[in-house]
Amino acid sequence: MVARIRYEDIVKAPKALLHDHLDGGLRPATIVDLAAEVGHELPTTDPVALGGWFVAAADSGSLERYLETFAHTVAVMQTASALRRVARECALDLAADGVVYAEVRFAPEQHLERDLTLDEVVEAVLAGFVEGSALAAEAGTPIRVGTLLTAMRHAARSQEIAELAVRHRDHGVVGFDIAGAEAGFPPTRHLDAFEYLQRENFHFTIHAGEAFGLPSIWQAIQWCGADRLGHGVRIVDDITGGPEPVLGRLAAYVRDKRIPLELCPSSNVQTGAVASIAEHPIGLLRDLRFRVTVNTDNRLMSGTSMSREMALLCEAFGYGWREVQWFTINAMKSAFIPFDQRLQIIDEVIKPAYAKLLA
Ligand SMILES: O=c1[nH]cnc2c1ncn2[C@H]1C[C@H](O)[C@@H](CO)O1
Ligand SMILES: [Zn+2]
Repeated sequence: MVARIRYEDIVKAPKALLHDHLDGGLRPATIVDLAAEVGHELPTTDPVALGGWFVAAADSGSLERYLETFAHTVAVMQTASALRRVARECALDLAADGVVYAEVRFAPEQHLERDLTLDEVVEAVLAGFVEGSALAAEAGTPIRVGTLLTAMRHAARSQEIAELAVRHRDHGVVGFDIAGAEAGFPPTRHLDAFEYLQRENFHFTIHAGEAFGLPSIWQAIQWCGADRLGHGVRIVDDITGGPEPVLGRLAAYVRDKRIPLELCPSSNVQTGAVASIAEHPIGLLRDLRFRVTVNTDNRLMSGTSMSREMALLCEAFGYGWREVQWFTINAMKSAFIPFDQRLQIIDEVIKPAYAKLLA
């Protein structure tokens, strides 16, 4: 057991985040403002109560019911100015929490209810991230934000979204993803999109192994060619526990190939994928040296932050700075930006800060 680390020190320590949804991280007060502008009815217009409502409603034990709460965030993200504001605030909030590198994802196809085109949606979000990052640097908390474009797995627009991502690859879009209800919507439905992205030498992650188990992970990796797994927590179903855990062929492949797992502890508890933080397989997966990363998934729906996720793990598993650094470097190594840029953040930002914390 290591000496407990203070929450405010976790906030100050540099962290890297690979799995965070733009439409799952709005400030409650912003939702209230934007809803008033467009006449969208909310469960409550008190920002504090609204924040509580999201956490309680998402705390449902089912991914499908958890996802229903996004109706209220997506509804207020239908204009260029709203998208830009939400992205700007997202960059600022992450930076204030000590996140130095973030990949934030959203599904452009969900923001076409007014009169925006897919390209305009992406341009508004990218502009918001640029603004937010500039303001964060001025505030002394620099952050780099990369964008992932998500296609919804129940819909049929993945090829179009993949092409959109490639079109914006030199302007801040660093990868592609699919999300939404997992059961009944295997990733192989979107094989054309994944094959296209591979031909374009582009990067992608796939939500897999969250609400559904090994077949989904196997398809994501062996059929679709995913670079990373969004969640991937159910890979433990292929590991026999006990004092000497035994890895099945798929688990061994994931570990051997160093395929990053974008684990999201609080989100998993809310959707019922895992019973509690203390029972989260992250402990086992870390002990077995999988390429584990720690993520927020949806800060609004989980009432969380990157620092809070780290703190919960420190509390539950007795982790200290060594483990927080390990998760952070794992995430940075697994980022979709070019290798030299990842290395620069590791060598110039992450390692020097943790060297001080570990001293
Ligand atoms: O954890 C998740 N699993 C599957 N889909 C998700 C998760 N979190 C958010 N989403 C969905 C709802 C959002 O509207 C969409 C794009 O961000 O992605
Ligand atoms: Zn997610």
